[in-house]
Amino acid sequence: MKILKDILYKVSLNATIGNMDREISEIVFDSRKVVKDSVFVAIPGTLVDGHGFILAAIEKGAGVIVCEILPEDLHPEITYVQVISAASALGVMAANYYENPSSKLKLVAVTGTNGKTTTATLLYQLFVEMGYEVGLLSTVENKISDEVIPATHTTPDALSIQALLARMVEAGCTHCFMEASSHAIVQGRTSGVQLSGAVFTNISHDHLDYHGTFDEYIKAKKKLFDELPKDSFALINADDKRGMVMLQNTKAARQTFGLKYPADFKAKILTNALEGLELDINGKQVWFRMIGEFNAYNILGVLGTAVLLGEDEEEVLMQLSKVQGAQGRFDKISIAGITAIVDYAHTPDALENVLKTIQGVRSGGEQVITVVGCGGNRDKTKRPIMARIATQLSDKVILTSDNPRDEEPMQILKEMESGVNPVDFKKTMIIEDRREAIKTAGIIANKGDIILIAGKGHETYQEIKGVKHPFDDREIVKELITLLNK
Ligand SMILES: CC(=O)N[C@H]1[C@@H](OP(=O)(O)OP(=O)(O)OC[C@H]2O[C@@H](n3ccc(=O)[nH]c3=O)[C@H](O)[C@@H]2O)O[C@H](CO)[C@@H](O)[C@@H]1O[C@H](C)C(=O)N[C@@H](C)C(=O)N[C@H](CCC(=O)O)C(=O)O
Ligand SMILES: Nc1ncnc2c1ncn2[C@@H]1O[C@H](COP(=O)(O)OP(=O)(O)OP(=O)(O)O)[C@@H](O)[C@H]1O
Ligand SMILES: N[C@H](CCC[C@H](N)C(=O)O)C(=O)O
Ligand SMILES: [Mg+2]
Repeated sequence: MKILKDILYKVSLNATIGNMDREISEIVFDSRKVVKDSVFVAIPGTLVDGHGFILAAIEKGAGVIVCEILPEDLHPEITYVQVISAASALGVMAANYYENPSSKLKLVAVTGTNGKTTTATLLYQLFVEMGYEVGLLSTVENKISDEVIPATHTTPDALSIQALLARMVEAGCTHCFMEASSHAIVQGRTSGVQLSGAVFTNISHDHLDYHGTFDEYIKAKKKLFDELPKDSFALINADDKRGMVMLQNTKAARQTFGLKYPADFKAKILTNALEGLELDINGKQVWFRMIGEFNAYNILGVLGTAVLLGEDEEEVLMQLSKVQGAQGRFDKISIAGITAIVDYAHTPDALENVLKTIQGVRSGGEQVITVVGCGGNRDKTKRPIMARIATQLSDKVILTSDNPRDEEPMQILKEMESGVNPVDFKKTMIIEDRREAIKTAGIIANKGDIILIAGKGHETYQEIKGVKHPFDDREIVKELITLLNK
């Protein structure tokens, strides 16, 4: 059992009513999960306001209510804690409840539109290679050393973050690398973590449905850097137009990486091939398994982070050249002379980068066939842009479904099609069923051709109207190309 006033340490309080020395069992922010003597934190959400569930929480046995607005009718046996921001309070309370696990290991957060999973996973793999026990919080999976804990979000909720960090500390982890999504930063999911550093990969078009404007999206990312402590580092991509903005108000040590502009961690691309990347870093020539210029940036972010955490650059480069990166990112599957590439590119910038990389490494006469869709219940404005990019940079394009969620799949596809230039209509097909779309790409491909299957990467489901149907691009591509027996 914990004492309420201890878990409120460092929480910005407005008012308290009732016994602050009472024992509490758990902290919850969903009334449906309330247990006896728990603390219910009422959070104003995106869909509903948690304040509307205060009574339900009390009826289920909550002993303490943490809220921004006090209810009119107060129960004499309940303790009420009024805070400025319930979401931020949740993070700080969770950190206190789990005895501040992030102060017991080196925790680095990675933010940016693209490259978070890749960077965090490379860091995890690198530090494992270097002999450490490491934790990872990522879109693909959460890890405590070798143990895999399935991920539901890119960044877990504030309570889960602290619970996972506590388990990492218990398992002897000395480092943890985590993704910080813009949703998570705005929602205060990261508010209780003590960071040793943060990395900014890049920012481009995404999530405007949630943030409203690009400026708000930039502000969300910047908040992570604004809140870094003095003894940490802020490592940013100097070649990204918004990189320096991230550093404007930070107290952390400012560090940069890049390929073009002057930077603390710099590289030159010597070879960019389907086999990997050869980089010149401080006069050392090193091969890496990752492909494409964008991965040169990810590698530099990883190198910079490791060096800033006190690792030796030579050793880092040696170990980094061995690692593979995250699954579902530029996964090559070669079957019967056709190269299929499964990639999680689900933003305009990522799609453009991957297609430009493919164009850059192709040997000549082969066709590039792209299969791509856009998610439902997500930023609609990226749909026509992604379809235009796909058609401009491919020989044939099949527009298809990618987690339509609650939307009509054909409506999403029409919105995508509206971005295609009329001259590109003849190379564009619409096939709503993703399995059929991949199959068709297999049928029209000839030996030597490259098929890019974009948007889902590691995902193992297709979400349609609230149901997640098993679906894995990598499995389907293997099945179908074998079936076609080319
Ligand atoms: C839009 C969004 O991000 N919503 C997230 C947010 O939920 P919310 O606060 O909006 O929830 P809400 O339904 O409005 O409810 C408000 C409050 O009332 C409570 N409630 C609700 C019902 C009830 O009966 N009782 C009750 O107490 C809820 O627990 C909540 O505390 O906080 C929840 C807990 O952390 C998240 O699970 C939820 O993620 C939803 C499911 C989601 O799909 N999020 C995606 C968009 C997301 O976060 N994606 C990013 C990655 C994006 C990227 O960078 O690519 C991620 O980090 O995964
Ligand atoms: N540094 C980068 N710059 C631009 N594009 C990138 C970069 N790294 C990866 N990509 C592209 O973006 C896709 C997604 O990469 P990754 O999963 O690492 O990003 P993410 O930021 O974790 O995405 P999410 O927001 O969904 O968690 C990759 O499959 C690749 O196509
Ligand atoms: N983290 C991203 C993932 C998008 C992946 C794509 N397959 C989709 O479902 O839109 C999001 O939640 O917007
Ligand atoms: Mg990710």
